[in-house]
Amino acid sequence: MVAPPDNDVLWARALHFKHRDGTPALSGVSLEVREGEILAVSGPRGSGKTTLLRCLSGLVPVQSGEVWFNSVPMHTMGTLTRERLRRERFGWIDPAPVLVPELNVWENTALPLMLRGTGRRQAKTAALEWLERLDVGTRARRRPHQLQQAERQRVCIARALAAAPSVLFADEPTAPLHRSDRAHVLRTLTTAARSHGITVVLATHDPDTEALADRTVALLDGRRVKTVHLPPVSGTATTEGRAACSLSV
Ligand SMILES: Nc1ncnc2c1ncn2[C@@H]1O[C@H](COP(=O)(O)OP(=O)(O)OP(=O)(O)O)[C@@H](O)[C@H]1O
Repeated sequence: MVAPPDNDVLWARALHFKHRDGTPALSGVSLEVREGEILAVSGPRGSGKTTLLRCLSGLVPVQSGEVWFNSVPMHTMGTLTRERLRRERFGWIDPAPVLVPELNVWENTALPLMLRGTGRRQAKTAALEWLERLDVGTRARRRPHQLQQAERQRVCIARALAAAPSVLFADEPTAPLHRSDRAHVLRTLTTAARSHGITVVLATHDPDTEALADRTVALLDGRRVKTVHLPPVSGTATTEGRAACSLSV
């Protein structure tokens, strides 16, 4: 086992993943994420973006290959150690908002901090600050069901940032937002991440989202590819309607 370079916060090698029903989701993906970097993972639906983020974040154990976080091997960790690492160092944003229905908005936002041992008052202050930045400060005392879907997603983003993770994994984080709101919310997320030194790994199939990242890693059918744009050639059955081909890297 060779340790990764020091300046990579995440370092993955030859990741393979198959779902329980045998569906292959990753076939030998390797990548590195530098400290403070905003990395977009792009690709069409079903290309393996979510599965890659789940493996990198320790949400699912690696079946084959290696994942290192700050030069510590995650692929050899037991479940409890991995869960503690995730709780203390990682944040996660799902493509649809997931909140605790019994808690109000600020309590939901403060929850990851309180689970880590931060006092209620300090956690509430941080939660309220981030809710303001995400333009949902006025909803702080409401329950999730009293909010619109797009507002609930803003709360999830505030919750992820309030906990000041080392790495934030965001899986299509602006999917439930109106198109006109997406750029603003994404800019808030990326600006906050940059100013707080949070590394971001962002799954997306939206070119506007990719444009806000420092670098993009493209996936297709569970493999890393580099997309080569070719002019469409009309009139042939095999090339009609295709503007790009992908080369494995
Ligand atoms: N729970 C599951 N059981 C079986 N196959 C799955 C499961 N989840 C995903 N898959 C399959 O694994 C492959 C990779 O899926 P994944 O969700 O990682 O891709 P994705 O790029 O994130 O797609 P999307 O943009 O639709 O979320 C796809 O073929 C998908 O159909």
